[in-house]
Amino acid sequence: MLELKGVAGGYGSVPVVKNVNFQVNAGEILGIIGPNGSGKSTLLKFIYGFLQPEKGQIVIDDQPLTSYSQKNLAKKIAVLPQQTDSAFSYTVRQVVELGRYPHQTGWFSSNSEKDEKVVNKAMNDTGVFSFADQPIDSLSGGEKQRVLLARALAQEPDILLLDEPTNHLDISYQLSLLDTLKDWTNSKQLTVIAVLHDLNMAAMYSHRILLMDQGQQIALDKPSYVLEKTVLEKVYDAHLQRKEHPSVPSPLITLEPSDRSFEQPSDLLNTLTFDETEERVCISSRFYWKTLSSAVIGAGFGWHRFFVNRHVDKDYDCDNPQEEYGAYLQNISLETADTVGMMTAALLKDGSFIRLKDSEGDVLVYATAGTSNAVDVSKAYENAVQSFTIGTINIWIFIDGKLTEAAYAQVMMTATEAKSKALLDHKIIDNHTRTLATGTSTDSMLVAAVHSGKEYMYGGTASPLGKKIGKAVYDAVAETLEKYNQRKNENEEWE
Ligand SMILES: Nc1ncnc2c1ncn2[C@@H]1O[C@H](COP(=O)(O)OP(=O)(O)OP(=O)(O)O)[C@@H](O)[C@H]1O
Repeated sequence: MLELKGVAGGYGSVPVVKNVNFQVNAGEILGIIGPNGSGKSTLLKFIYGFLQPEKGQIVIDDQPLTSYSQKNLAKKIAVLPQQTDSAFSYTVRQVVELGRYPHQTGWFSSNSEKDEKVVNKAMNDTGVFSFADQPIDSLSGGEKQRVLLARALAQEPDILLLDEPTNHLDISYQLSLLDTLKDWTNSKQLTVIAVLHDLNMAAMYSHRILLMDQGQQIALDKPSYVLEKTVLEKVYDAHLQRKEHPSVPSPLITLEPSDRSFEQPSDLLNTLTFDETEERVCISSRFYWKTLSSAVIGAGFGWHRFFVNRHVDKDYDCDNPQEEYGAYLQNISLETADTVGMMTAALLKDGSFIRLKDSEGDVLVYATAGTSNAVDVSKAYENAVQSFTIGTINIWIFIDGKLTEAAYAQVMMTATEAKSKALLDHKIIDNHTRTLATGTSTDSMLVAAVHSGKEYMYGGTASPLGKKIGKAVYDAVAETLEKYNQRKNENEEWE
């Protein structure tokens, strides 16, 4: 429906836009991204006929743009420009009514019933109806932006061009504006071309993204193909990371400061402090560790500097352990957001610390083990009723170094295998199946690494890091099981 063929041009003799080619279909949202001065606004100006390209052609519904009268073009295309200062103090309603101009005939034609209906709907959709009779000058930047969007919508265009539409909007209105646009592309087959600076908004809402740099079209494709780390770092001259959005299938770009003043000292394991009581083991650090865990508090990936293994009674039962544990941490003056918190019914004095340090690396493993809920994973499906009491083997792995996400996953795998081997060697039995157990039903694990120093790509058993973790976890779990068994044999108090 809209096509640009070899479009180039700018202001005077300098070509600001160079050879842009694309086609946008009805109902599509095309996001345009690129650094300041890359020609995004100039490109929009070509599309709404404000500037003439020096080369190439713009075609709308099979007709060259140049063949449209201004009024007919305004029925096709509406624009929400970057900056707009109105010279006159119109009311909000009057501004929105201006959008009906292309649909009216004669200079002084009054608004028809349809005009009024469309204007009211546009004001409703953009949330400005309540200011209808206020002068536009009396509104905030974000409110003005929404009035101008209402005016563009009142035009009932086929194509809506937006230049940084979310500029003055708070996050709620950014989302609501883009949600509304998406909705209109579905329900009215509206085509949207939007210049967006926020790469994540562009990724979430655009069907395709056009990346511009120095007037050139660098890429045009689905967000997940265009938003590549190396390309973006080069174009924007910035450090960034590409992740995946946690809840929608779209890339997530996060920025990194170029000043690395938060770098940590070497020998980080030596800076950990240990506080052990019967009730809890707390490891603290002055520095934040990047953690991956299945803990009650701080599960998933996060940044933490307090690590708490809390002893609870064997019949601990709570509907909302996160809330209960949060209150517990508050009581001992620890911030939940800074803490990884696990629970165990095992006696903490049976816990085991193993540190392996050599020229290849430095890791510390801490383990506690209660095995009353021991499970043979290959037969767990046979137990209709699974036990969720706090039996639990808790394993913490601290690594002095920087891990890739793949390495975090591999370290978890290596450590799980090492734990299972320790249980097999100690002939721990699943009480339901009477077969050898591979873990317990509520085991938890933490992998904590720093964000400086030695970089580990891998953590599997083929890697030096994996070998070290395999041994340290095996030894730590074995040692804690032996302490537990010893007391059990001595008929002391045990879990
Ligand atoms: N009216 C103008 N006269 C002369 N040069 C202009 C004019 N408007 C823009 N330019 C120049 O054209 C180039 C591209 O500007 P444009 O506004 O299209 O970039 P942009 O990608 O939209 O930038 P931004 O992200 O900062 O809005 C810049 O070098 C700018 O200085």
